[in-house]
Amino acid sequence: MSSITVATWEQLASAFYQHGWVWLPHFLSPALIAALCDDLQQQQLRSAGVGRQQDHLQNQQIRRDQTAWLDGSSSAQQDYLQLMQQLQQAFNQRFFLGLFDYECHYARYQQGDFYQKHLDAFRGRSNRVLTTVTYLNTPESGGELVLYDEQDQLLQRLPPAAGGLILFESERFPHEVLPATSERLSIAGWFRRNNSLQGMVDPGT
Ligand SMILES: O=C(O)CCC(=O)C(=O)O
Ligand SMILES: [Fe+2]
Repeated sequence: MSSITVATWEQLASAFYQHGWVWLPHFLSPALIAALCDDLQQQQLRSAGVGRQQDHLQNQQIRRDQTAWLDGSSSAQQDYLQLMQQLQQAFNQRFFLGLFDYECHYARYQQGDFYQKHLDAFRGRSNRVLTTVTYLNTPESGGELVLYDEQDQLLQRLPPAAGGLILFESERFPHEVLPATSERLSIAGWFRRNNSLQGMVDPGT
């Protein structure tokens, strides 16, 4: 089980406060990375959907990864979810974000797989507040995460690295995954806020 020091939460929170996003290498311990990789191999990954009403063919133009939701049914998943719960508490204490829920899925990008530029949440239409992505392996090349600002200017090009965490405000930063040149493994997740959405459909995956 990874244990995160108070200093790490402080570092994470202050960078996030300044920029709305933060990259933290070595967020996951090598032991947790290994356990999650083993766990991922047990999962039935499926082609990811985008929204709920689009058809599969259309989705394939937008994203090609395969995903499986974490449900806490293994100790690796429980450890991961517990870590994210700590993150939730740390952020709620500092920012009063009212985060109440976290959902996440494993994602596997194989050679040529990508995810076109998108936002994870649309203002007023989703309760996704914070996006997290942690990486479970370090591909030699390809599969970079590219982050843009609100004016669509390039902010950062991040090569995925095992154990790293990227955290960003879901509504603010368009981003894309460039084509993978070899297997790329990650966990993408979203903290949600309970802002009354009666009758509205969450546009998430
Ligand atoms: O894997 C990544 O780096 C980002 C994935 C992503 O943008 C998503 O699943 O919404
Ligand atoms: Fe995304």
